[in-house]
Amino acid sequence: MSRVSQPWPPVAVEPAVPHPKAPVAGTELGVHFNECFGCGDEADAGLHLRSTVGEGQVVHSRFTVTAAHQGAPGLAHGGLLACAFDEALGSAVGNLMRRPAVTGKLETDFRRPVPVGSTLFIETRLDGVAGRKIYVSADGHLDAADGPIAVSARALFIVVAFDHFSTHGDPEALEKLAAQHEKNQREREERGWEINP
Ligand SMILES: CCCCCCCC/C=C\CCCCCCCC(=O)SCCNC(=O)CCNC(=O)[C@H](O)C(C)(C)COP(=O)(O)OP(=O)(O)OC[C@H]1O[C@@H](n2cnc3c(N)ncnc32)[C@H](O)[C@@H]1OP(=O)(O)O
Repeated sequence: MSRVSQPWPPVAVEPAVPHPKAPVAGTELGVHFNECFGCGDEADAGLHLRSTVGEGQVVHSRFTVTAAHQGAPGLAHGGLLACAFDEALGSAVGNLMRRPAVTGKLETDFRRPVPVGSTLFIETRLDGVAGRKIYVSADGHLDAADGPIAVSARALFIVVAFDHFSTHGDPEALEKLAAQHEKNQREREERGWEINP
């Protein structure tokens, strides 16, 4: 069976231009919501994914596979790997574009097994924008930033109004998320002062 996928992005796009206030290269992105399964500190069995802004329109994320993430014995569950990519791709969209967006479509190619104890180094890039549609893709390298690619993903995020989250989600949790976002911003600014007094 051929592994050749459809052209990407699948429609004509404009370049994805990061927001003028997007965090600069080298910035460690904080947890966006403590209870998030992808990155939250309070999600015990979660992925605890951590991300740093790279050069260009790139975000680097890391995630270590634990026994809580198994499908087959000793191997990461494929759906869980897809979750890690949803988080990494969403983090790149949210932090670089600074627009509220949700995953509309997520496609994954599983190329190598990912054992418990290994770390995936996920490199996400912004591929383009067409109206409310933001196209992103990522490669997950096994155990090193230049390790073999174990999983690749492509996704379409759709920009939504903020009331998407208050209408369909939990308004109280949304307040926590906003507070966390402000805390992250403050901490970054404080770190910025230390570097550039
Ligand atoms: C100041 C800001 C600061 C921000 C700072 C942020 C810091 C940190 C940030 C962030 C970290 C976040 C990390 C989290 C990562 C995880 C993310 C998730 O898991 S999200 C949960 C899973 N996804 C859902 O629950 C969506 C459920 N679906 C929906 O709600 C709707 O279907 C929605 C909103 C996606 C679209 O509905 P409609 O009614 O608004 O719009 P329609 O017209 O249907 O679609 C718009 C365009 O998109 C295309 N489209 C939509 N879905 C498509 C699909 N599946 N495939 C292809 N095209 C699709 C349509 O064909 C249309 O295209 P045409 O404009 O006509 O060209």
